[in-house]
Amino acid sequence: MQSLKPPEKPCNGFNCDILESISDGVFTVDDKWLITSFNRAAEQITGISRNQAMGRPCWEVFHSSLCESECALRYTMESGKPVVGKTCYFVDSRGRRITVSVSTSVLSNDQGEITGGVETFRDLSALESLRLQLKGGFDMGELISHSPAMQKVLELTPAVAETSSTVLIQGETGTGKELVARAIHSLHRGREAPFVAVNCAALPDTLLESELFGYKAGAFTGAEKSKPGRFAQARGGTLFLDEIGDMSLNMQTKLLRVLQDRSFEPLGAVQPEKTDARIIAASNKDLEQLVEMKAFRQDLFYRINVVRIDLPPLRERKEDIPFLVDQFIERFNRLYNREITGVDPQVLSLFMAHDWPGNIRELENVIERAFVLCRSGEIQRSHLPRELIIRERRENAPTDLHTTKQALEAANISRALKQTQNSMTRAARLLGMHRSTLYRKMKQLGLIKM
Ligand SMILES: Nc1ncnc2c1ncn2[C@@H]1O[C@H](COP(=O)(O)OP(=O)(O)OP(=O)(O)O)[C@@H](O)[C@H]1O
Repeated sequence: MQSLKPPEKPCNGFNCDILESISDGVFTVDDKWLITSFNRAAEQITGISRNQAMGRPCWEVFHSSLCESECALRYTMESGKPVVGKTCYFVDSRGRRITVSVSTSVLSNDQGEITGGVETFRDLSALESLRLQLKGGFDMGELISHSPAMQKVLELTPAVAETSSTVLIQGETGTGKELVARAIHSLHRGREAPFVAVNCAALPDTLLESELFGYKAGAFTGAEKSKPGRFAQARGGTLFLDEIGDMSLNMQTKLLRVLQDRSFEPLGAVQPEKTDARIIAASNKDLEQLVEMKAFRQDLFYRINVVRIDLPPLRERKEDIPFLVDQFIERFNRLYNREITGVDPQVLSLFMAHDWPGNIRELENVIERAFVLCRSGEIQRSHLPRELIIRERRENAPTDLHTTKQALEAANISRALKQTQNSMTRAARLLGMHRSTLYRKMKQLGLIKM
C-alpha cells in the first residue's frame, strides 16, 4: 500500500531548508505545468497539503483569478521575463478567496533551456483586513449579514477579538458558530498562532481526553511516542471547543480544572503544562437549560459564559437569504470555474418560504448541489432537491409573499450595487429610481443601518 506520509522535503536538488524557512508561499512547476515542489508556507496559505499538490497541474490546485486569462507563470515561461508583485486571488481548500501578491521567474538547465518555472506568493489578507479596519470597517471574512440581530454580532466581534476572554457561541447547527469563532481568532493579536478546533461530541471520553491533553510515551499500551494534545497545539492561539454541551460530566470536570488553573496534564505526565490558548466554546444546545437539567456543570457554564454570542437561525433572518445566495454562487463559480448568473425568482421565493432547519449550511449545500445540475444561466426549480420542492408544496406558505417581495427587491439592489462598485447614484440609475428612493428602500430593507 502507498504511504500517505507527507514527504519530508518540499523538493529535491536545491536548498530546501531555505525554501521551508521563508514565509512566502513558493511552488515550482515543470515544463508540463505539473507541481514539482510546494513549500510549507504554500501549504499554510492555501490550506492544501504538499501531498495533495505535488504532481498536479498548478491551475487545478490554485483556482486563481489569473489561471484562465493572464497566468503570470505562463507569461514568464513563454517570454522568459519575470513578473514581480502582481496582485490576484486564488481560492483556498475551504473555498475562501485569498488575495495574494505573485512573482514568477523561469527555471532553466545548464544549457539555458527553460525547464519549468517558480512562483512565489505573499498572503495579503492581513494587509487587506488592516486597510479595511483603517477605513472604519472590519474584515469578517465570509461572514455577511444584513439582519439587525446579526449586525449586533458583527459589530461585537472585533471588540471581543481584542480581549482574551473565553467566549460562548450558541446557535442551531449550521448558523455559523465556527465561522464567527474563526473571525474572532483572525482579528485577535494571536492570529498567527493556530486555530485548533475539536468537536467534543464526536469522540468518546477517553479519546477526547487524550485528544485535548495529549499523552506521554508509555502512558498506555501502544503509546510509543508522546503526542501533544489540542491544548498544546493551540498555544498562543485559539482552542475552539465545538458541541461543548455534549461533553460528559466527567470531562466537564477535567476541563473546568484546566480553565481554573490554566494548566493541564497530558496522560502519563509528571508535570502539568501551562496553556495560554483562548477558549471559544460553541453549542447548538441551550447550555442554561442543560444546567437546569443537571446535564451541564453550572460552575463550568459560568467559566465559559464570559462573553456570549447568540446566532439567530436563518428562518429568523430571511432577509439575508438573497445575499447568501449571491455569495455562494460567486464562491462556487470561482471554485468550479463556472458562470452561473443567479437564481430564478421562483427559486428565491421558494428559498424564502423554506424554514432551513440546517440553516446556512443547508442553503450552501442546496446551491452547491444545484451547480452539479445547472451548467449555465440561472438556477431553476428543477435544479433543487426534491425534498425542498415537496416540502414547499406541503407547507405552501402563502404568508411569505411580502417577505419574498422584499427579498427580491433586496437581491436586485444588491446586484445593482455590485455592478456599479457600490455607487448609489449609478445603482439608482440602473434600477430606474431616484437616489433618495433607493436610499429609503435600502433603509426599509435593513441594508443600511438606521
Ligand atoms: N454569515 C455567513 N455568511 C456566509 N457563510 C456562512 C455564514 N454563516 C455560516 N456560513 C457557512 O455555513 C456553513 C456552516 O457554518 P459553521 O460550520 O460555522 O456552522 P456551525 O454553527 O459551527 O455548525 P455546527 O453547529 O453544525 O458545527 C459553513 O460552510 C460556513 O462557511
